[in-house]
Amino acid sequence: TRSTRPQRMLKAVQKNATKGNPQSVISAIDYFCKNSEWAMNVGDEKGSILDSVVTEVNPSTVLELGTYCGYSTVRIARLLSPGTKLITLEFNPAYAAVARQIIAYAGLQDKVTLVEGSSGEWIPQIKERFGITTFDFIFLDHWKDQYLPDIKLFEECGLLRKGSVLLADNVICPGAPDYLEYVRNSPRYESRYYPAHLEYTKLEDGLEKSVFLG
Ligand SMILES: Cc1ncnc2c1ncn2[C@@H]1O[C@H](/C=C/CNC(=O)c2cc(-c3ccc(F)cc3)cc(O)c2O)[C@@H](O)[C@H]1O
Ligand SMILES: [Mg+2]
Repeated sequence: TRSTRPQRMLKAVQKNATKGNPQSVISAIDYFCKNSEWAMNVGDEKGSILDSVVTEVNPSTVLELGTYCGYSTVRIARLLSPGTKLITLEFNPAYAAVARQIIAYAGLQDKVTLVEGSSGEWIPQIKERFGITTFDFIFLDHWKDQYLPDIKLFEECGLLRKGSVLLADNVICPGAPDYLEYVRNSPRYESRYYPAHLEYTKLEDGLEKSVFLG
């Protein structure tokens, strides 16, 4: 049967990137998406903003919602301090399988815990299963209608502390209007929009950074 787009993306990484070199994996995926097939990775423009926020926060505890093929997982993991691991949640086993291979090709498997399952099911278990009290940094890039229920779940589960940073992709395209309204109007968050473009296109999109105020 015909291969899937994530499988073709993995082949492009294995062909064009250097094993153990995260930057070459990032570049190979961006090249594939610009020249062969568009895919919903955060991309190079928004990815640079992601990099700058991760570097600024220098987090000890990190969560990503929506691994997909692992592009942003690699972008984040390559910037973490030695000994720091990130947890990434992905409920599609086929995507998770590709992501594991892309993360391993980048040599970052020891910095990543990929959990196969849904955020709604796993967020309430994180404290006990991973011994984490709160997250310093959370990247939201899963189904856009899940952003709002999941941020409320973080609050209910006590997973945020004063200063926790949440960064959400696609707040314009495809859009997460209910999430935006919540973080921009809640007195418990300080929010800022980073304008950019939808990955690999000229369409408007951007990232919303929200700091939990406690
Ligand atoms: C509750 C739960 N738990 C665990 N994993 C979960 C989960 N909900 C979804 N996932 C996983 O995360 C990824 C899903 C990502 C959804 N992202 C987008 O839909 C997206 C779309 C575009 C886009 C923009 C313009 C267009 F014309 C077409 C598409 C751009 C993007 O950047 C996107 O992120 C995918 O791997 C899915 O299995
Ligand atoms: Mg996205």
